Amino acid sequence: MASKQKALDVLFNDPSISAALARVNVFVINHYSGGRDVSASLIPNEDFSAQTSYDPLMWLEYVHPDDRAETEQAWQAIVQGDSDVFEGEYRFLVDGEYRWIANKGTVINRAEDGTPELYIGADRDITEERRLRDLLQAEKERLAQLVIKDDFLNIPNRRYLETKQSQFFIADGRTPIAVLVLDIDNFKQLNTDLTHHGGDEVLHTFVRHVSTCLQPTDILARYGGDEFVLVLPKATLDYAQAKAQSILDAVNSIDLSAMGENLSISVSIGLVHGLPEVTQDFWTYFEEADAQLLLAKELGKEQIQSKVLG
Ligand SMILES: Nc1nc2c(ncn2[C@@H]2O[C@H](COP(=O)(O)OP(=O)(O)OP(=O)(O)O)[C@@H](O)[C@H]2O)c(=O)[nH]1
Repeated sequence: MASKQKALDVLFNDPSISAALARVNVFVINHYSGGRDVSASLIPNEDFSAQTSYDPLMWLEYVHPDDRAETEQAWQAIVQGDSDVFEGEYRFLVDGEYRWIANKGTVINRAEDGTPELYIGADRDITEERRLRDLLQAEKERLAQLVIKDDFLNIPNRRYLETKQSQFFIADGRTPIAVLVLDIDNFKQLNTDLTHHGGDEVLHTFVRHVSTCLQPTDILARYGGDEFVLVLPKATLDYAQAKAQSILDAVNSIDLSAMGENLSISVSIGLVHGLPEVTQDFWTYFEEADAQLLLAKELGKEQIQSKVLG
């Protein structure tokens, strides 16, 4: 104990040792009776350093109010002897501005009543690191959105259907769903009449008109080319059939006369409705709806073919 105290006296009385430790972000809290000190560290600002006595909870006043409760809880565990190791990330007021600090430390020695006498820790300014981490996270989220979106038509794409089906396909045998596959009729011919660029414009117009028939919970995705999938989570059969009819009508009402003479557009729709079982997945429904679409095409296009899955 005496030699420990002596070592601490050297540490606190020799500013070069304390400063050297501070250079590698290490600080020491000496709480032995008679020596209530905190060695130099990155944390203390001028105001903090001017404190003449050491209060083990005082530094928490410098922690950002939003981070304080969590930080205080972790620090109280140290003070009360529930834990010897402290670890936290929080914003700390340093010379008038909040900086993000990562702080980790451990109690080296406790008094008989359990209060910490000697604590050694390391703190590090991670403001820039956090900024870069947040930027990276935002960029990751942006890329994740891009991957599941058709950036030409600005609606979800096939990958969305593949990766997000757990969000809309509930296979518990009692939650209804309708899956519709929509395909523009004779689009190849429209492309020929209007050029590929004109065909692109028609695709945009098609999506705009279909979208006027949708509720926020309806999911319209581009499967590829001129084929689209419409998922109606929790829809009744009546709702799904009425929706399909309204889309058929909305597409029929598209006026292409400004683009050329005798041009018209229609859509064929395959519709499947049911209560998915655990043995089924979204693609079970998609394939059935696609088969219904094929039937609609074979029967003359511009129509809806439906099937209820048992
Ligand atoms: N303009 C344009 N055309 C596309 C795009 N993607 C696919 N296509 C074309 O869309 C056409 C799709 O034709 P199909 O669906 O196979 O045939 P269809 O003429 O629509 O005939 P049915 O489906 O039987 O009514 C093809 O000619 C593709 O080249 C796109 O992004 N823009």
